[in-house]
Amino acid sequence: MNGTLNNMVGMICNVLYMQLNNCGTSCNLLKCWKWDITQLITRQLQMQAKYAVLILNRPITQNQEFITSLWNNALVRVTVDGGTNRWDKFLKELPDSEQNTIKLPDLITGDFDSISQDILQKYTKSCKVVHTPDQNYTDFSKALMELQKHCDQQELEIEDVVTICQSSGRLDQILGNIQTLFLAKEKTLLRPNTRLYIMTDDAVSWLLCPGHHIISIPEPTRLHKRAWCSLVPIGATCTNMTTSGLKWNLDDEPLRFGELVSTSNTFDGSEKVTVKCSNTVLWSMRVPSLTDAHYVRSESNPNP
Ligand SMILES: Nc1ncnc2c1ncn2[C@@H]1O[C@H](COP(=O)(O)OP(=O)(O)OP(=O)(O)O)[C@@H](O)[C@H]1O
Ligand SMILES: Cc1ncc(C[n+]2csc(CCO)c2C)c(N)n1
Repeated sequence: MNGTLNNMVGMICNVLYMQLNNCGTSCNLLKCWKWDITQLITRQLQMQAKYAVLILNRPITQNQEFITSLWNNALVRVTVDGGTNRWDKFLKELPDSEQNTIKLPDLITGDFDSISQDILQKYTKSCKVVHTPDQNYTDFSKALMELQKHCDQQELEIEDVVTICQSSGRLDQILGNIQTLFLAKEKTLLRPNTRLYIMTDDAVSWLLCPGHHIISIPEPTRLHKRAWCSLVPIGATCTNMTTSGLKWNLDDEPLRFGELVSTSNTFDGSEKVTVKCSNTVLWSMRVPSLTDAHYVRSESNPNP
């Protein structure tokens, strides 16, 4: 009896889920997500987007104009521990005339084992500083918790969180950052519908949960000769994956370390990639315009 009741409740929940999330395409039975990062990488569109930007402790290597525009157009700006030193260095390398057009961080967090005392003092005067000493979570994870608190206090609704963090130096930290992507979902560090991205030099990564995903491929990515993308089953086998829009597609196949992991994949020229997956996987793709010196300018003025 209990089993039947549970099944019925499950069916009703699924129907509600479908109605809430049906994206009007082929995904009638699975939760469907549409991903389009164009707003986040195009200066004019950034002004309409509701996002937060987080700077972690790695060199900031993207195009200066891109980073300053992403920063100034954000609803919330956060630097995390040693990320504050990196931000200060980035600012000092800007032309003098630009330095005072850059907004201050809204929030500085961390256990403060990496930020220099000078920088901490400099920003404490004008920014909200939150010390997060807990040694069971990384400063990135704790920064997301503080970001959500800040948004709740200020009644700010953010749809996307863009984390700037080059993948270099320490493999454990890189894996720790992926763990934070999982924690953000599983422990709801952020609101369930908030999208969380990690932006490395010229690539963007995020988690695809079990379900159906439609990923818009930005034009600079599609047109790039050495475009790449990857689908990596982190932590657990993805027992079934089906894709379209890739050079090497999967057809209801398992992805597992020791068997098949889709690295160095690329696109077939389609505007969208679709992914149907039974388990969470890490999606990454090259976005060459993040480091391209001309992209942001040519976006705002087609005839520079
Ligand atoms: N080598 C690295 N590769 C990738 N991410 C990094 C690396 N170093 C630091 N980070 C990220 O920057 C965040 C802030 O770094 P922080 O300045 O606190 O350095 P840390 O003390 O080594 O990091 P944590 O305190 O989180 O262990 C970290 O939580 C992590 O997410
Ligand atoms: C099982 C286990 N492994 C490692 C750490 C250490 N650690 C993990 S996150 C973090 C914070 C760094 O700012 C530290 C020190 C722990 N606590 N528990």
